[in-house]
Amino acid sequence: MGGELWAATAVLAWAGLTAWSLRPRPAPGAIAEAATLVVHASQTGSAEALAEETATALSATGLSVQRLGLSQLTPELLAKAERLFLIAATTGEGDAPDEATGFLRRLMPTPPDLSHLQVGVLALGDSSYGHYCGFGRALDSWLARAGATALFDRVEVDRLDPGALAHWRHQLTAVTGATFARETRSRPHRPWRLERRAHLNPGSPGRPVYRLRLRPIGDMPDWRAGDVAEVELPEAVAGQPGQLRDYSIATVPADRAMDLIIRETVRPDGTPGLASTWLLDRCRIGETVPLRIRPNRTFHGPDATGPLILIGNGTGLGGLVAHLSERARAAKPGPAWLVFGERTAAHDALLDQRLQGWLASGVLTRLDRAFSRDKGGARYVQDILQAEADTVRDWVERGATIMVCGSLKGMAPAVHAALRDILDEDRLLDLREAGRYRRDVY
Ligand SMILES: Cc1cc2nc3c(=O)[nH]c(=O)nc-3n(C[C@H](O)[C@H](O)[C@H](O)COP(=O)(O)O)c2cc1C
Repeated sequence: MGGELWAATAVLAWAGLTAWSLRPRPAPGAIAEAATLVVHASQTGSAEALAEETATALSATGLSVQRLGLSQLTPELLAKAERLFLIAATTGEGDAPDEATGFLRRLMPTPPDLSHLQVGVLALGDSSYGHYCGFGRALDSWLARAGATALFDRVEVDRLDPGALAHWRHQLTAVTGATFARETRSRPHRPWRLERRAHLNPGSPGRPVYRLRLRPIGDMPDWRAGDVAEVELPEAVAGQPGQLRDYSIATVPADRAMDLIIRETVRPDGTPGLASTWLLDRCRIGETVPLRIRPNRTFHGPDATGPLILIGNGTGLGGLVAHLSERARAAKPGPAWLVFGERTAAHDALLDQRLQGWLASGVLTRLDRAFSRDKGGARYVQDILQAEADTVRDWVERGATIMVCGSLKGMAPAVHAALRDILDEDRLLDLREAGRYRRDVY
């Protein structure tokens, strides 16, 4: 963040602080219900975790705080609230997270009068994308158009930069007096031992994919299918402390191990990716990997008895098989259909043994794979969906949830377009809003 912006922010923070301290502070308990709203729009859980931290810290000051997802925000709640802290991630290419769909449809087009409301916005993003913090910025201008008063300048956070997050906490402290417990500043990483590393696609025309098996030192922590492992790179590898990399977790705690499916990456300048080089090459078996688990609610599965369509490609298979593993433990798992895409049947049928086992036991009802480099022409997951359009509609009619995991470029937009064709735009929006169309794409 540039010095100029810091300076501007400091002035605004001061203005905000002054405005705040001039307002009569009601005694705790006398505050109107949910005078303070802490609202998140999260795709992979970071914004939600920060909202939880924020709500906890504000509640501890005696404020009456309600934490909710953006789509649960109603004009009535906004009318009654005195202040709003909004924490919003950006996904896709400058898009709103899926959990914001209801808000986008109902409130975004016509801002209500919010001239009574004081607001603070935290925008999470990644500056390597074209539309940096696009959705947080859009919300910020929506609030301004609605007449809301900014308590401080919007705080933008690039790849969860600890300095920018400290700035957000500092602003909150300045305007509310909230304090942040040390442990909430950064949930600690725990050491996990690298137990095994298996090359999953020898001979593939694509870059190597590995399955890493990790075990915690100490107790097995709890997590759910869909959650994310944040690996902290050693300073010696990353050149600076606190560099994190996210990976979908491919197992559930009942598997007694954490598997991550990781592909060797190459940076745009042709040099190997830091994290994948470390995890796939340098880190020796038996060494420890600092890791913490981030709950990723938007990619948790539906009730295990409901039908499930899993769609993905490449390492996205990791995020999908965790759901099958979770269902394998359910008393009566509902039908599950996996549609998976890779390059060649001979070398890229990743985790085939496991998938065949689940087919045999009935955890997986149906498996369709599309290979793009096999003889007979390129075939992709969207082609399977189109060819099976009636089946897709039938599963959705019977209540199926659709979960997509894998490439943001290519696969996710093509799958989205195919589903829109098959189900129509409105139906797909309804599913997205109802949590029956969930995506974890990267
Ligand atoms: C698939 C994907 C697309 C993203 N697109 C953007 C983007 O267009 N602009 C941006 O600033 N950040 C983008 N990001 C970065 C996220 O906003 C950032 O990682 C944020 O911390 C995620 O918060 P969440 O875990 O609450 O979803 C993207 C991240 C992912 C995984």
